[in-house]
Amino acid sequence: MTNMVKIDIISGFLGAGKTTLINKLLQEAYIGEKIALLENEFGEIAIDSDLFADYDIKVKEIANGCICCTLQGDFIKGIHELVREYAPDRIIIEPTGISHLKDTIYACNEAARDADIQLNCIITVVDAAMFPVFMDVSGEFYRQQVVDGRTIVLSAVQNLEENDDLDEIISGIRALNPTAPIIAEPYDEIDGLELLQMAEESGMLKECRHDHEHNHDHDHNCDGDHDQDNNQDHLQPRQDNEGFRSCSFRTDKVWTEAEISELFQKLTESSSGLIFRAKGFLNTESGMVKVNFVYGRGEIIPSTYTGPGKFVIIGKDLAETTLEKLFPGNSADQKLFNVRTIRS
Ligand SMILES: Nc1nc2c(ncn2[C@@H]2O[C@H](COP(=O)(O)OP(=O)(O)OP(=O)(O)O)[C@@H](O)[C@H]2O)c(=O)[nH]1
Repeated sequence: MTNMVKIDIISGFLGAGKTTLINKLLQEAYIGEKIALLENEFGEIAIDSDLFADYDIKVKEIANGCICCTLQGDFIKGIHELVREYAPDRIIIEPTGISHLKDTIYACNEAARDADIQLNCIITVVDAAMFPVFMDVSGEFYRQQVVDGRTIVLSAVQNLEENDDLDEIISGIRALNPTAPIIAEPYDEIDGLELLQMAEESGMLKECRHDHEHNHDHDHNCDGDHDQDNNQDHLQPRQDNEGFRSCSFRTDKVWTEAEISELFQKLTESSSGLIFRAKGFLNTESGMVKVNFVYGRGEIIPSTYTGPGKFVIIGKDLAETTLEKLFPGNSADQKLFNVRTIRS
């Protein structure tokens, strides 16, 4: 009998810390396993898959949309291809931050009809400090990701300010999801293997809470027990990304640190739109850097990435013309400069 391929879903809102957690699990928990990673990104330029170039794993990306609407077919096909061509022990799935977790679960169960795979962990990563803010400003799928997670992992706990109350944050999460274990240790202080084992234990629970009210017009179980109407409903493209848009840029400009800080400042200004997430690789005098921006918080990290500069901005009411001006293209090769907005 063939061994079942385990599927670990690492979900969470934009910038929650999914990629950071996957890195930790690769280094501390998935040792010795043959791992495949399925990356689903909302913007039309993929960024995250380049972050895993140093690992001996198979990375497949599904960009320019999300699993929960137009890409279910691509996603299911992607899982089947990984199983058939790579035969991994485990597939890690990182859905876009603006997707409905239950739809990713549904798509996995659909994929399981024709492949020896089994859902193993369903983790939702929640940035501890941002929880109260994002509950207010982000949208329904933020709440639903917390509701549907089988394990909640709090990220950036060490970044909490003195006046942030961790107990209050945990109670807020508990109110949405009364049963999932909540792991609230700073990433540095918890062993990845221990974290995985906890997530696997709660992932194994058959009980599934998909009977709550939500803004889909259907209910379903985790076990793939869907009637025909529900299938129809899910497999139709849905226009429900709640007004989120993305702009993607390629630029070969050489940036100074001061210019990147200025970029962060511009991304924070309301004249640019409501920007939740921006990320990319930019060239600087001292080499490529990975640039992370999460709702006003910016970070620059040296990177071994060697491709062209690229940058994705995700938010609502994006002022495209203003944003376009922040990414001057190289006049020697205008083709590298590219701006698009996708339809959600
Ligand atoms: N210090 C610290 N920083 C974190 C932690 N988790 C995430 N971050 C930072 O938050 C930013 C976003 O982290 P990612 O892991 O890229 O988040 P993501 O959920 O994959 O983001 P998307 O690309 O939007 O899917 C980065 O600047 C990280 O360094 C954490 O536990 N501790």
